[in-house]
Amino acid sequence: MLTECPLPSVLTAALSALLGVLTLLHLRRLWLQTRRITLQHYAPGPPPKSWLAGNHADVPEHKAWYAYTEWGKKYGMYRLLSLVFDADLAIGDVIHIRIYGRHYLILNSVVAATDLLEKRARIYSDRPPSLMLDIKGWLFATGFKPYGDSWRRHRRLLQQAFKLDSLVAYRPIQTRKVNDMLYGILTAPKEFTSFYKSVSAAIVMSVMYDYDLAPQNDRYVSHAEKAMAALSDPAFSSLVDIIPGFRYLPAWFPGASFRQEAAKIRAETDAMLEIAEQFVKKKMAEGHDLPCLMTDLMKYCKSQEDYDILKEAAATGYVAGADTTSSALGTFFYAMAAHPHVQKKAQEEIDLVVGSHRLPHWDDRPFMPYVEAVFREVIRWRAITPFGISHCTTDDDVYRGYYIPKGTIVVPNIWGMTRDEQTYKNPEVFEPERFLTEDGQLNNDNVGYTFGFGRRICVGRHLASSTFWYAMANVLATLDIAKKKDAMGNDLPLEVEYSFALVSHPLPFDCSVKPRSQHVAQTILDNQRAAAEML
Ligand code: HEM
Repeated sequence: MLTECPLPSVLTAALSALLGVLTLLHLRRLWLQTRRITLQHYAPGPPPKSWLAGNHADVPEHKAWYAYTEWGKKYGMYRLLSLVFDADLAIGDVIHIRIYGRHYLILNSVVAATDLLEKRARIYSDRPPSLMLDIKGWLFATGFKPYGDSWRRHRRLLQQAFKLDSLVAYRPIQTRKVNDMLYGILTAPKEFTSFYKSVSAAIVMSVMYDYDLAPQNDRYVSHAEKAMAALSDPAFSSLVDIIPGFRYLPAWFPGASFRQEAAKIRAETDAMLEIAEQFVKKKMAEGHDLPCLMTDLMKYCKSQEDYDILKEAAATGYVAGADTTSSALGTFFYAMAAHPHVQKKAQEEIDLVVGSHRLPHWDDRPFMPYVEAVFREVIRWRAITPFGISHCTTDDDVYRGYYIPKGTIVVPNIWGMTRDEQTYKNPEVFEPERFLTEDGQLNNDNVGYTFGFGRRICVGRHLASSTFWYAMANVLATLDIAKKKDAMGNDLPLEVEYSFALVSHPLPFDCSVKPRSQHVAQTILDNQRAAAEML
């Protein structure tokens, strides 16, 4: 007969004791911080509900950006003024909360975000440390790297690849992939979601690795999607970040099941990093000269470290670029189906500038202000990264008289900025005209804040802008998007829900997509045939 082994219970007792000690030490640190907190003058915000957890219970688990925007109205610095003068000044663009001893500063206006994240970039360019992201293998990504040497090297490399002048070189890839998308939608209109979703991913993979994504079930995409589950919590405030000692608990320990989940994600992240690299190495060994960033830069790598930086920065391109641009395209399809008068006006402008013998090209962009206004309104109406990516301070600071301690997590509430009623009247309404002057010219608001701020501003913003604009203009030129109809020919209602991860995108929805004419359908087919012959 088997005797029961006492080891697990001894281990559990020892680990419980260790955990008890770690928790006590942590509580002591929190107590000291809380004492300091009460002596300082922080920005306004909701009063903490508990001594230990602070505002933890105030922050909704999902879509917290709504709550942050509301707090701005409730606790804003102008609140008092608005009560005294009965004026509409209740804007709180700087809000402070505390969660388990961590300070958070929420920035609800472009002015405050620019003042701090750009003008004081020297001390506002770090990222919050996240043990959970580390365990899941995500600290390879440029966007999550601490403000230091490794980040600088990543940034230099990506900036070089995606600066405005470098983009002309990617146009043939963008043209081919956008035509693939139009051809896909033309031949299988019901699948329009999968085609708009894959176009940005296909462009980034081609630019980075000369890797042609499979239309469906691509191995790289499958690993990347699973790895990106790590980013489903935009605040990255897991238990292990609150009590770092939890990191060392074995997965079987009560409350430590997150380790199994984290291990699975890490395996997917590692696989994602490996696949593209192996693809490039194999092709090179076979004697192919791949025209892509990875092979261009590989020849300058002098050490394993150089090579690792290149490999990580290239992989960041996919994770940062694919989902974001496809979210914009998803919102564009939704907005056009829901607002046929906007679609018609944009199509009329394109027809006027481009004519009917060709499709829109980048050089047409400056001559189509209304299409540009649609572009801006799409990225304002449904923020792609509602929280941006949090920054973190590396020194104490004071802003408008408020104390901001070193280590504060600074959250640019981009969603809140898109809802600023001083700038955007009726912000919920989809209205491209808000970006036009009375004589039909574009105003100065290019919604650049959707790409973040300061030294950490999105490195792929020019590529994203040109891919999205080109795809959007070509869809408008060739397809009619509309709501589905019932048997009586009436429009069916269209309400689209959005996901609430770091990148928020429209959940699958249905609409009708048809070619505008037989002539444009033929142009798409001809372009596709010509591209196939060139391969
Ligand atoms: C519409 C599409 C996109 C949007 C809305 C977007 C938005 C953002 C935002 C808000 C940030 C954080 C900035 C900050 O910390 O203040 C960011 C960072 C970043 N983005 Fe984008 N992005 C898009 C497309 C792309 C593309 C296509 C690429 C690359 C191919 C890219 C690469 C990056 C990288 C590498 C970072 C990290 C920068 C750093 O931490 O230094 N993004 N992006």
